[in-house]
Amino acid sequence: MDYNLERFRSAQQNYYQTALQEIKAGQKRSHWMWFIFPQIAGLGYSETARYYAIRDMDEAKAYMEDDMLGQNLVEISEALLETESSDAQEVMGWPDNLKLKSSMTLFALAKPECEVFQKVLDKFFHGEPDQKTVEILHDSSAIVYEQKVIGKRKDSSAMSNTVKIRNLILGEGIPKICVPVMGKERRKIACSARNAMEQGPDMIEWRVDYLDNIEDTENICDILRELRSCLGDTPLLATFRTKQEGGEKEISPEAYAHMYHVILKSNLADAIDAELYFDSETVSALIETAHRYGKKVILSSHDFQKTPPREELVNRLEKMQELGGDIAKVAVMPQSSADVLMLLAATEEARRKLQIPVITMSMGATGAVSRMLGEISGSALTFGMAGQASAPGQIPVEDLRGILQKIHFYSTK
Ligand SMILES: O=C1C[C@@](O)(C(=O)O)C[C@@H](O)[C@@H]1O
Repeated sequence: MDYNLERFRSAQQNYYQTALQEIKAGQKRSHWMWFIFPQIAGLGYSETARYYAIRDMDEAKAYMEDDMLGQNLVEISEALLETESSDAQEVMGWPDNLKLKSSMTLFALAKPECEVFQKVLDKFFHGEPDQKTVEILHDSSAIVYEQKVIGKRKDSSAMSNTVKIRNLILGEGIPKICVPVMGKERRKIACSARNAMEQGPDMIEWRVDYLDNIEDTENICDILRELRSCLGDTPLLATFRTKQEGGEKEISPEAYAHMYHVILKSNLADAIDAELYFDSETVSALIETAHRYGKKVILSSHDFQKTPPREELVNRLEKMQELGGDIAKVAVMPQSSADVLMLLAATEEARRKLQIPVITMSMGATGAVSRMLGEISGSALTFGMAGQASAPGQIPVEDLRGILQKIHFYSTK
């Protein structure tokens, strides 16, 4: 079987020595993770991650049999055993600490007689393997997994366009109602959440970008704990909407990644919103991390000025699915009623073409009707307000619920 190991050999010719020197100096500094510590297919969604993914156990074995690749992996893994720090995040950075764990798990299983890989797991991860890698390898081959996880999305007949978050099923029946809660500080957020919960929403969105100090990660965890106890089993979506897409604050890719990592690690939110057009490496890594934590990702795109053409809207939603999003969302601003109808038509088309749930809305008063028509257009969820709106055109939850129920009643009679 030809596994095209040449892709690793040529990349390593240019980067291996740099990588080794960085590890010897105690810290990874540049970008080479994919082809120096490859991982099994099904974990990474970026183009680069997919290109360098190892297809199955046989490819991992062939990798180890290759003189150059096998020796380099052993050598750099041995260098890891020499680092002073045994904190994987300190040495590799995030999310490469997670990738190191999956790579070492893969090669420890592919070549158990080579003890260095297990030793790296012992030193950095208390000897624990990466569970996702083990699961993937337990299937007869990684290809089967790829077909199950990614490929099946291409086979629309095999999928039902639904996603389950806690006990909520998105993508069937009456569109679900999500209520955003906002506030600059903890007390205001908790108050806003209690108020929202009185309306019996299907989901709560915490708009993290409204928070005064997003660097204070302890505060973020305290707020999440408070929200969790207020929400009971209602799913919690955490969203940082960037200024470019209509949110409250600008944020660097590093801070965005760090904030979401804190949220995912806390295990208190059920899903995160990541913007399709934010830094692509950061977003791919976030999707991967969220999935490792068993959380869902809504990939989103917002245009507060206009409504792009139908084809572009559908393409955007398709791209979100391709990147590994669990749910695809676009919010756009209409300049006319025709724009609203176009958004609805694009939603209907995407709903047919995609294998994940789609959420769309046309904002402002002109677009308000789009927030009620999800059952017809195929939009799985709609944002309703309880008090303060987080975007123009949102309808109070009480009204929204009544309208959604009536539409359901008369369209399924
Ligand atoms: O993405 C969205 C949709 C939204 O912008 C709306 O138009 O309802 C409201 C936001 O809070 C949410 O994150």
